[in-house]
Parts: sequence; structure tokens; C-alpha cells
Amino acid sequence: MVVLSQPALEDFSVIKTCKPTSGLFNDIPVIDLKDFKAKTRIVEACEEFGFFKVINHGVSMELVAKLESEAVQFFKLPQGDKDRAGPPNPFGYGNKRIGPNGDVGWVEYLLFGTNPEFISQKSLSIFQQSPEGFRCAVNEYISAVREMMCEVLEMVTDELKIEPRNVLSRMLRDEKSDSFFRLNHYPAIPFSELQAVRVSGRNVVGFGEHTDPQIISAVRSNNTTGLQISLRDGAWVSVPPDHHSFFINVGDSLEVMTNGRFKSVRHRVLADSLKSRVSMVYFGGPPLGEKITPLPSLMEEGEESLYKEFTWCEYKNSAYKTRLGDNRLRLYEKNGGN
Ligand SMILES: C=C1C[C@]23C[C@@]1(O)CC[C@H]2[C@@]12CC[C@H](O)[C@@](C)(C(=O)O1)[C@H]2[C@@H]3C(=O)O
Ligand SMILES: O=C(O)CCC(=O)C(=O)O
Ligand SMILES: [Fe+2]
Repeated sequence: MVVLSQPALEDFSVIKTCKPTSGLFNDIPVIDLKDFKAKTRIVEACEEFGFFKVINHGVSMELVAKLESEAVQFFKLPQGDKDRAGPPNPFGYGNKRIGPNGDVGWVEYLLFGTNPEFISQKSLSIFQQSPEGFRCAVNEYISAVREMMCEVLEMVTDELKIEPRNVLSRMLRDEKSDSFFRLNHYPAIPFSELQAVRVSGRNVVGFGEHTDPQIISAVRSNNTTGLQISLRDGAWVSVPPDHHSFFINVGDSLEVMTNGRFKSVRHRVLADSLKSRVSMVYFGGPPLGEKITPLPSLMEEGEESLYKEFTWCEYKNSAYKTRLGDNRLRLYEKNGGN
């Protein structure tokens, strides 16, 4: 188990809080990737929750532990050293500020691009403190998780009888895939601060509610609670932690590519704990020029796209003008915004 020291709380007051929510939700679909029913169950989970957990995923736990320990070493560095690996625009170290539009959370993080060009050049400053071990662990982890995600996407296309079966996975495998990787550290909250927040009946927000703009994301964390998803009726529920598994989120792009059959899942992280949380998130995205449009072989006769046409580059540019919690897809819905 990973325990990091507590941070200086110089600007704790800027961090958001939210109302308390119910206990652990035990109905999250658990998909055994080696089970013959996996394809059907993944599609059901994407339709019902936009979220599921995968077990028997084939990603080496040794690899995961190695990356977690490298990440912990990085986040333990003096603040000045970490700041030298920032700011995170687009890739690098960030602290409390999330994105370019004023969002904040009780989190520090590293953001990486996943294609070889980004890993070898733009992210170099991140690895200056521990060049080889960290870089290898990040590269190996990304490759293994990308493969697992491609397998999941091919199960989706098989089950939906979409041809060719790599129509989604090829976007993640493409050399120009605009996929991201993120290491998040939610420091433990000092007891006195936690007491003060709890007395006021609130929770500390680590990463505010949002949907991921990409196709699909995979979250793995140390054994800590904090991750919550919003159910279709809007209720927030807590995801029981499981450090051996991956939690998969449907992103906005997959919602569009399935013409709304799958819905991207709103999720958030509460940092309301005396224990620190370390998470690693792979965001599988398409190449910048890719058109994000419903897959033709999925459309019924006469079915019309619910969305206006756009490329990933256009969507990403508009997403980065929004606040974290905004509904970014609304602008592109034919019956939605302008
Ligand atoms: C507030 C923001 C942070 C974000 C870019 C944005 O303007 C809106 C989308 C946010 C998000 C959520 C999922 C991922 O963590 C992320 C890297 C992404 O692709 O979209 C973040 C962006 C970020 O942290 O820069
Ligand atoms: O840290 C987590 O568990 C999830 C973070 C997240 O949703 C994100 O980085 O987009
Ligand atoms: Fe997310």
C-alpha cells in the first residue's frame, strides 16, 4: 500500500467541496475478459452505466506496481522540483489547477501524450529526476493498457456486429492517436482540515465531476475510495476500490460513435480521506483529423445522427474552452445547444 506524506496546505481554501453522498455501490458490472459472455456484458454495461470494471485483464501487476512506485517517488519530490516539470500545457506537472479555465481540485498530477514523439521529447523534463526507470514504466504500462483497451473495443464491435472489428481500436493503435496518460495524486487531508470540512457537512473534491471527452478511458488506483460515478437518475455512488482491476469509462466520442446507445459517464473523485490516492488513467483518443460520427454499420435504416459532424480536433479545441463540469457534447447535439 502506498502512503505519501501530507502536503503543505497553503491554499486549501480554494478547493471545492460538495454535499456528502451514499455508501459504496455494489452493482457495478464486473467483466471477466476471459469469460465467453464478456462481449455481451460489456455492451450491456456501456448502455446502462457507461462504466464497468474488468478483471482477468492480462495486464501484469508487476508492471502496475513498478509504475505506482515510480509515481510515488515523483510526487514525494520537493515542490520546486515537481514544479520544474510543469506547467501541464499540454503535458507536464500540474498542482490543484485542472485545465485552463479556473477549475481546481485537491490533486496534483502528471499529464503525458502517449505517442512516441511526445513520450520521447515533450515529456522529457518530467523524467529528469529519474529518467530511465520512470520512462520505461510509463511506456510499458501504456502499451499494455492500450492493448487491453483495444481488446475491449473489439469485443464491443464484435457484439454490435460492426465491421471491420478494428474500426474503434485502430484509432488507439494509430501512431497519431491523440491519447493521453495521467498520473493523479490526491494527498491525504490533514486530520484538522478534514474535521473542519466534515463539521460543515461537506466533502473535499479531488477531481470535479466531468465526462472524459475521448473514446474510452481506463482508471487504475491504489486501494482507496474516492472515485464516484453518476447513475442515469443523477445519483452519485461510490465505486468500491480494487487495485487489481481497471475501471473503464465510456467517453463522449464513443457516445457519438454509437449514436447515443452508449452514454459517457459523469464521474468525480472525492479526496475526503486520511489516506492518499494515486491513480493512473489512460485516455484512448482518436487521431486529430478523425471524424467523430456514428458508425455507419450500427445505424438502422432511416436512423439519423443525433449529432452535428465534427473532427476530434474540433471537439478537443472546444472542450478546452469549457469548464470541467460542463456538458461538452450539448453544443454538438442536433437538438441541443446552438
Ligand atoms: C477543465 C478541463 C480539464 C480538461 C480540459 C478541460 O478544459 C475540459 C476537459 C478536461 C479533461 C477531463 C478528462 C481528462 O482528465 C483530460 C486530460 C481531458 O482530456 O479532458 C482533462 C483536461 C485537462 O486536465 O487538461
Ligand atoms: O483519479 C481518478 O480516479 C479519476 C480521474 C479522472 O477522472 C481523470 O483524470 O479524468
Ligand atoms: Fe475522468
